[in-house]
Amino acid sequence: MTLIEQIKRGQFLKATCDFSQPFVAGEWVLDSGLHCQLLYRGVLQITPRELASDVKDIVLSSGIHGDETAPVELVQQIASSVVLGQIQPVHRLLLIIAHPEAINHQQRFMAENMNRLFQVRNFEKNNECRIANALQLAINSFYGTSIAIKPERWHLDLHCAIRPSQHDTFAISPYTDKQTRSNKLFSFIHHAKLDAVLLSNTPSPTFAWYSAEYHGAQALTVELGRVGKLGQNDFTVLVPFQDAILQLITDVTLPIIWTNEVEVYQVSRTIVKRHPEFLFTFDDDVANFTFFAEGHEFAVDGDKKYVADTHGEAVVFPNRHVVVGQRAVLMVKKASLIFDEQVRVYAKSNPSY
Ligand SMILES: O=C(O)CCC(=O)N[C@@H](CCC(=O)O)C(=O)O
Ligand SMILES: [Zn+2]
Repeated sequence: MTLIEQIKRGQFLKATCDFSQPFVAGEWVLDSGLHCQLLYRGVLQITPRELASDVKDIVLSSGIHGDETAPVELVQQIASSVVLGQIQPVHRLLLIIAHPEAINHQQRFMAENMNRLFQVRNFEKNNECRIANALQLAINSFYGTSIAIKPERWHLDLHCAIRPSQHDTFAISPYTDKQTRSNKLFSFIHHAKLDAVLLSNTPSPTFAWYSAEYHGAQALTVELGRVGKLGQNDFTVLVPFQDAILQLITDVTLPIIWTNEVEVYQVSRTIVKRHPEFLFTFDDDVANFTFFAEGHEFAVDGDKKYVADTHGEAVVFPNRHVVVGQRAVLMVKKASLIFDEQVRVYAKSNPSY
C-alpha cells in the first residue's frame, strides 16, 4: 500500500515510519472538502475548504526526538480523526512526525540532536540536518501562504522528558523580541492543564524558537510526561491537553483566563558544557525542577564549579552526556506573570519552593 493510501486509512504514523515504501508527495480532498497535502515524509498539511478571515495557522509537531513517543501517538490520533472525518478543523493545520528513522530505532537521535538545528539553515552532513532544513522550508511555506488578514500563527512542538519531573507536563516559551507570549497562548496552557510554564531568557536553536523568531508564532515546546515505548504511554494525564488541542483546531471559544494553578518559572541561566568531563553532583534520576539552595555546588565543568545563585535555583533537563558546546542544563527560578494582552514575567523576590 502506498504511503498516501495508508494515511487515507488513518495510519499517518505507520505510513511515516514505513521505509519499505518510497516517499511520494501527493494531495487529495475529503468528502467534507478538507484538502490534505503530504508534503514530506511525516509532514501533512490540512486546509479547510472555507477559510474565515481570522483563520489560524497551527503547527503541531512531534517526533523531533525519536524516543519521545506520546507526542507522536497524539499527532497520529489527530491526523487519523481528521482524515477519517471524525473531527472538522476550521483552521489550517500542519501535522508533523519529524524523525521516523529515530522513531524506528527508539532513539533520541541518530547522528545529532535535531532540536539544536533550527537557528540557521544547516550544511546537510547527516539526516537530522536534512530533516531540519526540510522542516524549516515547510514552516516558511505554511506560514508564508496564510490567507488571514492578520495572521495568527501557532506552533506547539511536543516532547517528553528523559528524567522524572516534579511537574509531569510543562511548556517552555522560547525567547524572542517578537510578540509571541499572547494571553491566548497562556490561556491555552491553563485550559490544557499543563502543570508549569518556563520562560526562556535567551534565544535557543529549537524548532519552537524557529517559528517564534522567524514567523512571530505563538510557540511553545510542550513536555508531555516521560519518554516511553510506542503503545505503552498512559494518556489519562494528557486528556486535558488533548481536549485543549481539539478545542483549538475546531475553534471552540474558551474564556481567556490565567490562574495560579500553573507554576511559572523563568530561566535564570543556561549552562553550556565546555569540557568532556562535565559532571553533576547529583544522580541521573534526580527530577527536573529539583531545587538547590543558594551556594550549593551542583555541577563541575573542567576546573569550573557551578553553585546555585541568590535565593537558589532549580535544574531542568540536566544532561551530562550532551556534546561539548551544547546546553547541559537550564537553571530556573520561580516567577509570576502579568497576564496582559502580551504576558510578562517578573521575579518573585522571595520564592518559596
Ligand atoms: O528531558 C530532557 O532532557 C530533554 C527533553 C527535550 O527534548 N526537551 C527539549 C526542550 C527544548 C527547549 O528548551 O525549548 C530539548 O531539549 O530539545
Ligand atoms: Zn525532546
